[in-house]
Amino acid sequence: MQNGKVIVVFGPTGVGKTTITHYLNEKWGIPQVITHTTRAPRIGEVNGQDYYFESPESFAKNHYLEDVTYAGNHYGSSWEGLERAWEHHKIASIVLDSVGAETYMKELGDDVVLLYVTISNPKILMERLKRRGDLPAAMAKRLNSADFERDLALPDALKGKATVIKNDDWPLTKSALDRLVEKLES
Ligand SMILES: Nc1ncnc2c1ncn2[C@@H]1O[C@H](COP(=O)(O)OP(=O)(O)OP(=O)(O)O)[C@@H](O)[C@H]1O
Ligand SMILES: Nc1nc2c(ncn2[C@@H]2O[C@H](COP(=O)(O)O)[C@@H](O)[C@H]2O)c(=O)[nH]1
Repeated sequence: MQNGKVIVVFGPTGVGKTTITHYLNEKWGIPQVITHTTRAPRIGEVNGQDYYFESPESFAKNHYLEDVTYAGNHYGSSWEGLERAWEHHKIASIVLDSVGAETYMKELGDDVVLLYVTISNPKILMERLKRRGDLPAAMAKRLNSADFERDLALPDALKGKATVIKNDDWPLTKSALDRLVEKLES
């Protein structure tokens, strides 16, 4: 099958990556690639829709394009997931950490559109996680992790290659996303 494009959305926890992929789907019909994880579902998350939720044993049986450990849990994405999304639309989106974003860049080259999401004041991230309903222990573990620190900055290897969106203000973010998709579709 012919490759399409994949918008790789990455950035620190709570910055709005998932919110962005939901918007891209609702406004533009862009399907999200569903990835696999061993973390427990959050309230409202649905297996097969938000993630494929796995046990450590079932996670290890899959074949991944890339996989990482983030704040103590395993995450991985597959070629099959990407191809399934491209069957529906020539552009797909996926939410990854910055290590995954670098791997996608190496594996897929020009088919990847890197979208780094950031925020002016990282202290607001904790408020967003609280409002999302994250449990205090899980939130503290995540915000104290080296993975969180790393994703607060765009990796040097991706500088100049990624579109950067500051998700401080949702209406402004939506406009920036619309401009990005209009450019990709033209
Ligand atoms: N611009 C914004 N202003 C205020 N709240 C926002 C904004 N964007 C997203 N949010 C809210 O912030 C919370 C975290 O958003 P989201 O789950 O999309 O983040 P994420 O980057 O996917 O996080 P994680 O990496 O932890 O999964 C959600 O409750 C979401 O509704
Ligand atoms: N490299 C990958 N990163 C992934 C994948 N699926 C999700 N993620 C990233 O992990 C963290 C934590 O996610 P959360 O849903 O528990 O908050 C976040 O940065 C995601 O972007 C994947 O398959 N590969």
